[in-house]
Amino acid sequence: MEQLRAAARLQIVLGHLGRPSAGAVVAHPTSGTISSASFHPQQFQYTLDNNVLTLEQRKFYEENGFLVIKNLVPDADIQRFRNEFEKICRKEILKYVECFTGPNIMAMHTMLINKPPDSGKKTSRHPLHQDLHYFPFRPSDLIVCAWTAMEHISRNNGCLVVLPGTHKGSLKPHDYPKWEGGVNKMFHGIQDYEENKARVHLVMEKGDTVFFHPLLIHGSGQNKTQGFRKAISCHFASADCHYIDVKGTSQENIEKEVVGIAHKFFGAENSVNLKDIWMFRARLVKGERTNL
Ligand SMILES: O=C(O)CCC(=O)C(=O)O
Ligand SMILES: [Fe+2]
Repeated sequence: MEQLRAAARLQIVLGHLGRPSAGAVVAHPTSGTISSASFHPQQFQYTLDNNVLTLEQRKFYEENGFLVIKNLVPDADIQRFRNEFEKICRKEILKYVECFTGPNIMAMHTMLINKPPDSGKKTSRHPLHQDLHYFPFRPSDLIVCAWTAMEHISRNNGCLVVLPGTHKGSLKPHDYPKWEGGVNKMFHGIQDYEENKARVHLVMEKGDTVFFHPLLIHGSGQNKTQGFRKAISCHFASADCHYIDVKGTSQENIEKEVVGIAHKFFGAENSVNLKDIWMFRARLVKGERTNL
């Protein structure tokens, strides 16, 4: 954790160094008026040649380090985003989340799931799994997933499939499924579940939301349509949960994989563990950040 923060700090510090100072400039941010002398293309250092910016805009950015583009996002989009944002602020969904987590609520993991049309190799399936496999925090009963359909979702475009009652069991070992067509990175599945246990396919309409326990065994089927099937999911946990060390447990394999990715993409040091990564990602959405 400290290393991640230190690396971020270092980047910020380095970002301020090593570039020549532009000196004092009297500039108007939106008109592009600059007070400096002429530029030659070979002097461009901070902008790239790709025909999007006008010469004036490039010059302005080169000189001042910022550039305002008027009306870049259309009014209608801004209005939509504002409405959504205000809905989030009204915490409409959280009143349900609180029924499972209690009043101190952390958003641990948020996704817009864009399930692609199947390539014909059945790789758009999500193997049966328990989400707790990915989480180094407990108790599991204070964690819940909210999964919202963004369109009509049925067996045709790969709806969720759940094994009712399995939340009463324990966390099972997970690994990559042995699928012939290939597997998706980090999509681990349960290796030995009862094949003949009843499955329920959750057919949902746009806006329907299912809340489910992190031990509930679930997955999703092939997307047999040409469209990208969309859903929003967020895993919430009580801020009163605590982190656990997954070393020596069945979760060790996912820790290794996640830490490996953090190392590759962010250069995080080997001493970073699954807990550090979750602590960094977690966001308080209601109440107090007591633990997580
Ligand atoms: O939306 C899906 O296909 C299932 C997603 C899921 O179970 C997960 O991301 O853990
Ligand atoms: Fe899941």
